[in-house]
Parts: sequence; structure tokens; C-alpha cells
Amino acid sequence: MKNTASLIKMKTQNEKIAMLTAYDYPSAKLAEEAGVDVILVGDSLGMVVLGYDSTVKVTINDMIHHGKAARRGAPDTFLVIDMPFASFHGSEQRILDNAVQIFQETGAEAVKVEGADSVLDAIKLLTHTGIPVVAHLGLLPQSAGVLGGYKVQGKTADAAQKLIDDALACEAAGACMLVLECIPYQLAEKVTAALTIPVIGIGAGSETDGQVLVYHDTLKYGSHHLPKFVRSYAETGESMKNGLMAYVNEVKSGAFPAEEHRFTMKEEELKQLYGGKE
Ligand SMILES: Nc1nc(=O)c2c([nH]1)NC[C@@H]1CN(c3ccc(C(=O)N[C@@H](CCC(=O)O)C(=O)O)cc3)CN21
Ligand SMILES: CC(C)C(=O)C(=O)O
Ligand SMILES: [Mg+2]
Repeated sequence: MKNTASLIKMKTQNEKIAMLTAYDYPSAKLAEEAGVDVILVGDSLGMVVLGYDSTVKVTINDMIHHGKAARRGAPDTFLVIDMPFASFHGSEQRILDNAVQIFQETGAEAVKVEGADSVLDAIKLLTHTGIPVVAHLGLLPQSAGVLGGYKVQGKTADAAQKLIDDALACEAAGACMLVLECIPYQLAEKVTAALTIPVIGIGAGSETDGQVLVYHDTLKYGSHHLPKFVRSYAETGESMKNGLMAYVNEVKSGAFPAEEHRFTMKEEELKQLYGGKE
């Protein structure tokens, strides 16, 4: 139940694919227990876990460190690892070395790369090597510096046609799945209908084969700005902060620890310790 064929089957049977990011053992474990179909160790971890203001500082080692933890938490879920900034550009040898390292060390089912154009060769190379590749089009956070920020993509007829062509080229290059980020829903619907592989949207409307969101956005964990396309399903950050404040208060007041939290020494041992005297 966790391979590329089972995901394509979900598309053909019109069963929506629920994808979520996760970055460590407990988050991946909760995602798997909740029935998430695909877990993405996204390079968004640079922002929501490591506190960077973009994803471009994330390294291969960061992805492997978090990927291995997520794998331990979710051994039975289709796991995708983002290839971080620039790690799938340059020579074939470099791209292959990076992808093989991530794939082998984490035991993930696939890696994800942002973009088409020159990235199509990387998709082909990795697929032919035996590494399933998830493509990612629309808003490419690793190219935010070039795109001029986190902006909706594919809004003009020309840009939309280019994205459709890119999506078809990603599929032809061997991609096993496609993520579409921040594009008009009409365009996402068209791409989804045009492709055989599953298309997963984030800020791309409801007509894709599935949805992906960032773990911390879904559970409102952290104080970051939430993009317009997010719906939060819990107030985790608030609940955690309340818990931590209660802990601090009880330590200060002496209410914690209580009798049931302490350990006791036997009377005779105490006597021996004090030499019979008090
Ligand atoms: N917490 C978090 N959630 C994400 O979904 C996410 C990350 N981080 N980091 C990596 C990328 C960056 N992403 C983002 C971040 C911000 C917007 C955003 O604020 N967009 C504007 C729309 C701008 C426009 O209208 O062109 C918005 O208001 O939603 C979008 C995608 C998506 N990814
Ligand atoms: C937003 C998703 C698709 C992603 O690439 C990430 O979390 O890094
Ligand atoms: Mg990413």
C-alpha cells in the first residue's frame, strides 16, 4: 500500500490523496496513525523547525537527519524527501550522488525536486537510476529570490500554458507524482486532467488528486504567518504554551512536584545514613 502504483490507483479510482509534511519521529508517527497517505519531509523544515526565513539554507545533511527520524516514525507510509536548494543542479554525478545519499540513508520512497526546464534531465537521470521522483511546479520556494517572493504563479494565459507544458514534460521525464503550489484552481484542474500521475495541490484549489499542507500550519504550531491557502485544524501552539505556562507557575509556587512524583528512602537506610541520630 505504499508505492507509486498504489498512488496512481488512487487517482484512477478518484480517491483523494492526503499528504502532509512531517519532520521528526513524533510528527511522522502521528501523521501515519492519522491515516495520511503520503508524508513529505519538506525543506520547509528550514522555516518551521530551524527558524530560517527561507528554505535556501537547508542542507542535504539537514534533510537526511530529519528524513531518518520521520522514517522511524512512519515506517509504513509513502515517504518523500525534498532535495534541498541547488542539490539537484550541476553535473550528473553531483545530482546522482546527492539523490542516492538521501534515498539510501533515509529509506524514503521518493525524492522531490522543484522546477522543470533543466531539472527535467535530473528527473530522467534519477528515475532511470531507480529513484522515484516527485516534481514540483508553480510557486517554487527555492527560487523565491528569482520569482520575487512567494507569489501566485501561472496567472496569465502564457504562464499557464508554460506550466501545462512543464507538467507534461515532468510526466514524460518519469516523475511519479506532481506537486502544484499556489496557482489558480482552473489551471490546477486542467493539469490534473492532463496527467496520468497523481497531482497534489497546495494553494491550487480542490480539483487536484490530493492536497498537501505543512504540519505546523495544519496544527497551528508556531507563530509564523499562515498563507491564505491554509486551514488549521487545531490550536496546538496555544495549547502547548498554556501547558508550559502552567508548568512554570507550578514550579514557582511549589505545587509541582507533588508527593506522587517523588521517591522515598526506607526508614532503616535513613537511620544508617544519619548514624542512629536524627
Ligand atoms: N509554514 C509554511 N507553510 C508553507 O506552506 C510553506 C512554508 N512554510 N515554507 C516553504 C513554502 C513557502 N510557501 C509560501 C509561503 C507564503 C505564501 C504567501 O504568503 N502567499 C500569499 C499570496 C501572495 C500572492 O497573492 O501572490 C498569501 O497571502 O497566501 C505562499 C507560499 C509555501 N511553503
Ligand atoms: C509545501 C511543500 C510542497 C514543500 O515543498 C515543503 O513543505 O517543503
Ligand atoms: Mg519544499
